[in-house]
Amino acid sequence: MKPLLLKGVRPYGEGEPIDLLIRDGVIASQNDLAQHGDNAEIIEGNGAIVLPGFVDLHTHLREPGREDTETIETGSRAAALGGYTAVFAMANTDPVADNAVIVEHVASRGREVGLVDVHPVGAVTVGLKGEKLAELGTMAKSKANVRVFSDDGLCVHDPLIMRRALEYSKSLNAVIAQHAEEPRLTIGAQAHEGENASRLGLQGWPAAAEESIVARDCILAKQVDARLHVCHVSTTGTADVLKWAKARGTKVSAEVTPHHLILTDDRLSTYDPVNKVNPPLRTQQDVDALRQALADGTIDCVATDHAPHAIQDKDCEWSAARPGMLGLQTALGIVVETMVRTGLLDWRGVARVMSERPAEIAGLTDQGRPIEVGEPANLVLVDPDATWTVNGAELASVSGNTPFEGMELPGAVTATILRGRVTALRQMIVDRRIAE
Ligand SMILES: NC(=O)N[C@@H](CC(=O)O)C(=O)O
Ligand SMILES: [Zn+2]
Ligand SMILES: [Zn+2]
Repeated sequence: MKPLLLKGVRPYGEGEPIDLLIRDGVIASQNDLAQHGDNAEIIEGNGAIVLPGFVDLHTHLREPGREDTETIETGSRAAALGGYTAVFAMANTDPVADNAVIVEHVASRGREVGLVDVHPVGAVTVGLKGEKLAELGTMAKSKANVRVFSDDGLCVHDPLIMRRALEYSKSLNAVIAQHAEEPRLTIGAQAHEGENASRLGLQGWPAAAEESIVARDCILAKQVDARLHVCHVSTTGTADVLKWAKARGTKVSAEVTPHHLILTDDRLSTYDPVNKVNPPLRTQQDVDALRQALADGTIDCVATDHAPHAIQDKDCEWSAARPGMLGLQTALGIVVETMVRTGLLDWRGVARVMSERPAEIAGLTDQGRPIEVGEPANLVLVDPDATWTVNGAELASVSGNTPFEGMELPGAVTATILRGRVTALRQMIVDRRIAE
């Protein structure tokens, strides 16, 4: 592979533009730059910001089972275009990723596509049924090397099963990622329990259904001294519980989705199911609290919860529609809009919440690394001044269910680099099979 020269780029958006040489998949020294800079392939940075490649702890790739809505290949393309160099593929596929065969298949298909590191998440319970623990150890020891387990889509609601899962995960040096939703409190739920749901006649999904599970799980995790990760935090109260749990030394981490950082249940008045998601869009007060919690570290990171759905599962009446929305290609724009433009995060902060913390939480040693000589070249180039308009039909996903249709977003990914190889360049996918 030819060396790659990033000309005129600004690590973390700081200081004057510099030239960065990448050789053999790692960031090379000034010496190497002098020696090999001349025969390198060049990307003109024009002052672009360079950050560690983004890591998404929460992606639904839908393969196996629903390849009509997304595949490992199309999801990988969306990820590369969104600036991601690693994604965690949730286990709620069909069949469920609750055994070594499935997780190894997902990992190997991800490697074959080669556009982003695809790490399978293993299910916590057999068939996501919440009754019997899946073989966490076998998945951990498999070639897929699973270190994140989740029944996402469903909550591990039985406290005894949750406690056992936490105990096992501790011995495997893994983390349990919980979809916090007390099922008894959300039977038939369609929207955030509040004024809008009442007015529109939609069954409510109370904040307490999330907060009570997060509180319970934090207490369990503390008791067994295991690591808990809270998926898609959506309420002010959850942020309060996390603050309390962290203060007493609980090994808990948490993520927030881009959509919960910007959208509210005011969107529901159109009855357009593109806005239906689990947990539901909440209030402006929650949005503000989530932004603050992300800025101050109470919430560790941003995760997309990229959830592609078929037209027939979205273009239907509200109650019949499936919850979930696309996220991989719009995440950066939403983070820039809600966190950078508001002054809540600088670019170092963006690197922290979109790359460094998620890599640490999942135990990845080759992602979310500092931009320094000798480090693996998993990088993203961002043009902070560019804007673009979201068009669902143009996104790389098979599905087009984006709630950001027609929105102008700030900040564009100009290049994504995985171990020194360009995977996306100015909105174009760079396919390894063509590039090499
Ligand atoms: N977020 C969603 O609304 N849907 C997700 C499941 C989940 O993340 O809970 C899906 O798989 O479609
Ligand atoms: Zn979920
Ligand atoms: Zn999810």
